Amino acid sequence: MTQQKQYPHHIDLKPVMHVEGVVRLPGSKSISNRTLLLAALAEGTTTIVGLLASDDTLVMLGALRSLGLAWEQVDEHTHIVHGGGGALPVHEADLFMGNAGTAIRPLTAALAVIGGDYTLHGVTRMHERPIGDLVDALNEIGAQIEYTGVEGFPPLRIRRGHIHAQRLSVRGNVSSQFLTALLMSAPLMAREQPVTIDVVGELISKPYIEITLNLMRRFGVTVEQDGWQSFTVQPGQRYASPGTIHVEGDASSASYFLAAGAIGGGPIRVEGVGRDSIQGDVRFAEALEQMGATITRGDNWIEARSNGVLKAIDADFNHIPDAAMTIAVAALYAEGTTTLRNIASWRVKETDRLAAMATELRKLGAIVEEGPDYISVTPPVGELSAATIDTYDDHRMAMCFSLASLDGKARRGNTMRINDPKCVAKTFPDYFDAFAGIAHENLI
Ligand SMILES: O=C(O)C1=C[C@@H](OP(=O)(O)O)[C@@H](O)[C@H](O)C1
Ligand SMILES: C=C(OP(=O)(O)O)C(=O)O
Repeated sequence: MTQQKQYPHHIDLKPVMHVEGVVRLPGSKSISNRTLLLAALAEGTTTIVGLLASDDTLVMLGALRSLGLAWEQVDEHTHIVHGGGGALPVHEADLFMGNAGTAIRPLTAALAVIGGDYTLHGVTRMHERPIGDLVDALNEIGAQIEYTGVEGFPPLRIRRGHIHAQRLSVRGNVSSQFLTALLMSAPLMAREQPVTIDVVGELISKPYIEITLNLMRRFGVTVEQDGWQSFTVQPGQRYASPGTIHVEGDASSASYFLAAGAIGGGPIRVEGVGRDSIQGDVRFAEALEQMGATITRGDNWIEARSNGVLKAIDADFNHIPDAAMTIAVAALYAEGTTTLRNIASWRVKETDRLAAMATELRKLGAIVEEGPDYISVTPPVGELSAATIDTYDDHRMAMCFSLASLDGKARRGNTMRINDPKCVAKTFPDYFDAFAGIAHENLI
């Protein structure tokens, strides 16, 4: 493959005949941004090792600094956060949140509960991503949050309210990040009485709630859980620094390399996540196994290799919505029609991912059916068409479509162009270097 860094507008990928190698993963976005906020809310100083360096963590770090919460980077891998013990030194701030859901949603709850005069805004797409369920839940318990643009969406203005929370409810079917945000702020509300959060309706993306609860526990707060329906925080619990937190490698980022191993030979080993990961997206490897790949797991690594032609699958991907995009592209190399179900949340992420995925897969010659909450992909007979893939300012569109340059067991990829590859900066700024590191041209 060639990587044309001098062309910021596109990258051309030649057919990749074989993939093999080891990839050290960047830090998990979900763990990084949660850890930063919890460390900032905690008492004491937290050392964070392996924080993700990307647009999404930069906006969180920038917001913490604007709020007067001190942190410093001491070397390439280590950050130190000086916790504010639940207080915010700066009472008025204008915060740019980029397109980071893991920054704007938890911060909205924390700022509304602690109180002050804050505005939160982001890129254009952030202003199209819903936040109404979270704002409703907070305003119902006395927060003062207003929309300064379109109702239900950022930008937001937060003023000091009078929080009286004992029981609050939030809808769970648009984004699990709303529940995550309320959970992380619940200890700040539960000063004298317990606080219970009820989930109204279905809760999507459940494994992300497990990440939230796991990290809260490490910062000294336990949450009583009644299934996925209600969550209670007993009073008097305060966040306290655990000392040091090691951030796992990003399991969603792992999906591209594991799929590459499953399609293009392998073995590919990703390092930084393993069988004990707290990230739900490690279950992506199970989907590859169902498609016929061979997966091996260690404490801190996962390895994938191909084992003949992949088989199509028909499965529910609600638990791994991000990594599921990688399956939609891997489906180009599977025999039969692959169907991904229960992924309506794709419509409200970095772009409308159901529409974007369908449009771009069709450019490669696939037959695609797109429904309100599902997509099915039938690969073309013979080679994939040469195509220019648009990425819609969505890092995952750029990363998962790089796989369409692979030579699978059944067919050869064609030279393809990926427009605006730099959008990977949201979670994986060096993605195309890492991909170049495992991609080998004709080895035969
Ligand atoms: O809490 C998190 O860290 C995330 C939750 C998921 O969002 P939804 O709950 O909106 O599906 C996921 O897509 C996102 O990338 C990260
Ligand atoms: C949906 C995603 O991001 P966010 O954390 O902004 O919701 C994603 O990374 O795929």
